[in-house]
Amino acid sequence: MAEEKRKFRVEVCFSPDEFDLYKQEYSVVVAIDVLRATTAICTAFEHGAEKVIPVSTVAEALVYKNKGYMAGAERNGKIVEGFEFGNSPFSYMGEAIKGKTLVLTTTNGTRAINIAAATHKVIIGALVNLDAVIAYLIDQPDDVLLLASGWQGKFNLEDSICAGAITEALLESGKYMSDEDSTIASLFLFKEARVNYFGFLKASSHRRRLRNLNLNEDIKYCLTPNQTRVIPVYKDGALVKMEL
Ligand SMILES: O=C(O)[C@H](CS(=O)(=O)O)OP(=O)(O)O
Repeated sequence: MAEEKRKFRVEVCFSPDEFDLYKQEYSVVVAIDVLRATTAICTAFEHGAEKVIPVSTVAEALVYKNKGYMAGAERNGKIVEGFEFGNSPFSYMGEAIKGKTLVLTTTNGTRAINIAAATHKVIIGALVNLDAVIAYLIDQPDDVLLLASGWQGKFNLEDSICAGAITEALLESGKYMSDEDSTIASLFLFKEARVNYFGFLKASSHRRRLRNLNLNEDIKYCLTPNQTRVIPVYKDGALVKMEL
């Protein structure tokens, strides 16, 4: 009798601060920061960036900047003084980006990427590359942890919804299973939000924070799914475009 194939596991971790609790059980991590780091990173690759080096501190970004790298730094939604750009996906479009190695530090997203990349294979997920990430994970199934970047260690809605969207498709593929509460919760949130992410997230803390900084256009862009097929992957200290 043919041996039944095992199903792979998918689980959601709601904050990088909880990563240690989950990491033993998974081989691949999808780092998600819809507002706005992972959206900006996908956008940079869509516009021809060669590499993105995610660094956790402004001091590290400054070292690269002083060496002549294009470096972006953002804290609490604002561009850090001394840098020309921060976290807006609109800064990562156009000719200036083509062929460049960029350096980026952000409040939540680059921190989550670096925490996971210290021990795991990391790919970058956002709503803008949602279907590409789903297709990759279905094609190359593995035990996968969806890591929400959250906000300063706390839960956030938009990353959890994105994780729910990925989870639903993976479970429907028949190749994955999950009976974890975090996964079920993200699925519930996604099912509520899917008809109108923008409306659903109206009251969210992150959206409110960015709206107060007049970043409504950024929010709309970040919440518009499937604008690229690019999947950035962490390799030797930098994110590069995955060759499929
Ligand atoms: O600029 C962003 O989108 C956020 C800043 S904050 O957390 O809303 O203050 O940073 P990110 O690392 O992209 O979550």
